[in-house]
Amino acid sequence: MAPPTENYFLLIAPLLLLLLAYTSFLFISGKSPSLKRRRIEAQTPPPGPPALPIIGHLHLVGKILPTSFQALAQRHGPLLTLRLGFSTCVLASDASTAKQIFKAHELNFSSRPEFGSAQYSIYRGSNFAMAPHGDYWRFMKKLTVTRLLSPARLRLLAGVVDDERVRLLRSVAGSDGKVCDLGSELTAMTNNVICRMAMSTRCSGESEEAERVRGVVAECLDLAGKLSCGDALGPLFSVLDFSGNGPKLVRVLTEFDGLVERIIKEHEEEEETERRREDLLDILLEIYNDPLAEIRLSKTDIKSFLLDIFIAGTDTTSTAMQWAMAELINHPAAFKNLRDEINTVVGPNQLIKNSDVPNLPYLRAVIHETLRLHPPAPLIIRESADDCQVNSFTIKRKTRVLTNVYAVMRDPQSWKNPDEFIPERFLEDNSDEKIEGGNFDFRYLPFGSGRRGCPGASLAMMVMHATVGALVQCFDWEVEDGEKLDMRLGSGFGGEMARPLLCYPVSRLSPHYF
Ligand code: HEM
Repeated sequence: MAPPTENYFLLIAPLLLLLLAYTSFLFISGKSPSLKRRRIEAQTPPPGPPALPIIGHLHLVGKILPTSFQALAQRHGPLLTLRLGFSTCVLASDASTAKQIFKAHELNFSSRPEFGSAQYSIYRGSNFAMAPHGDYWRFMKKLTVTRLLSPARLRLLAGVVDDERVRLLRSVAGSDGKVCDLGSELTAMTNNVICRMAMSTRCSGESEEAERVRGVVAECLDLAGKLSCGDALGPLFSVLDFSGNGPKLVRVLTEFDGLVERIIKEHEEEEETERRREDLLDILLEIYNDPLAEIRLSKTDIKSFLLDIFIAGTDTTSTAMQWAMAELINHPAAFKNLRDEINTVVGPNQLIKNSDVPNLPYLRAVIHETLRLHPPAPLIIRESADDCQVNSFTIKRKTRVLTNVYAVMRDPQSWKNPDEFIPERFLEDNSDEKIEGGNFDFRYLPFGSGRRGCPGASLAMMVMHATVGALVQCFDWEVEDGEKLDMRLGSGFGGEMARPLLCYPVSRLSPHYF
């Protein structure tokens, strides 16, 4: 793997002087993290590469975190301690270590840590996806799995997915023979699916309010990411926050709060007139009004939950579909196999439906293989509740543990030709059952695992199968000058493509079919 050309060391160089002064102060006042650690640690923590004073391992970390962490693991082992400035984490990078974290010590690793951005969150304490393991998280998870995203609700939502998919196909058909920003089209679609399912409003087209919800959520994500990177620079950096991102985040969250507050009010007024829509907000309001509910939800809890769903559900699903289409366009033989399968099973003159998916093994294999190579959430973050032994090393309580599922799912010990796009590998040995039954013994983890695993996986699969299948069925795809699409991974924590997915659709099915 090539060494990172641009790395965090360069990005933070101007701040090192300040950090030096801060560390000197800690040292003089006897609070040096390394001295303190030496005093309290009798057992051996996971090893790490040689570290520099103050910055620790920051100089070893490139801008693209999953590949950079993968390269470190290849050199130094599957369980590593990394010190990134003032923040320490343990990095797990193979299936057997992941199994220890997600299975053997599952309960111990069932919390997530708080990040630097949390102090600016107006929903602090109401957050679900990043909540510590406890009564509130347990209640919200049960509610999500048994009602909000239950199989019965997904069946009701299938109509919304179909409707938004048809809008997407019509919009793409509008670019027939011209360049199409397929990535933006897919993100608009997933936003609309989540917006309609959550509060019966669309994010593009008719409603300006909903369009703003979409913009605000994107800004929140961006600012929270920047603030959390600031974690590495220590508590002094958080207090000073030179970038002003903290107050910006408060402003954006307050705007989201106002928008959703108005949508809640509309729902409550319609509730009085008994015009029920039965979206997620209706269910949440029903629990809010239930005096016998196990936990009394506040309106802040409801707004925070909706924000979580937007953040966790939109870009992830869109990113996965972008990678799937890019792989298929770059692999004409796989594209043809999929087109032939759809033509045989569905027929040439009707649009693929969700009910066709059980009869389309190659389509399911394409989606599985895409998620293996390009997990939209490549770094899963947990926190230890107590000291525990993993691979004979001690992970202390309250340690942040990152499982690099990108590395796990490209590990040559676990996968043959791990960097190749080979959907056929998921046609062998009842792959679907193996995935459902135990994540291929922790070699396959795109949705995480255990009690903290993704509750939106079935919804995401439903959207991805129906949409990728239809895009292959309805269009041929060309790329500028017959080139291959650029498959580089973008920078940061996420799993997005580095470049926008621009390609040329050529309609082969009359829009009359959709
Ligand atoms: C391809 C699409 C998606 C991928 C790859 C994905 C992946 C993940 C991963 C890796 C986690 C962390 C799991 C762990 O810690 O073990 C997660 C958590 C979560 N996801 Fe997804 N996700 C996707 C779509 C969705 C959708 C559509 C929704 C909801 C509409 C959703 C809602 C959530 C929530 C609420 C959590 C936090 C669960 C908890 O902490 O208990 N995700 N997702």
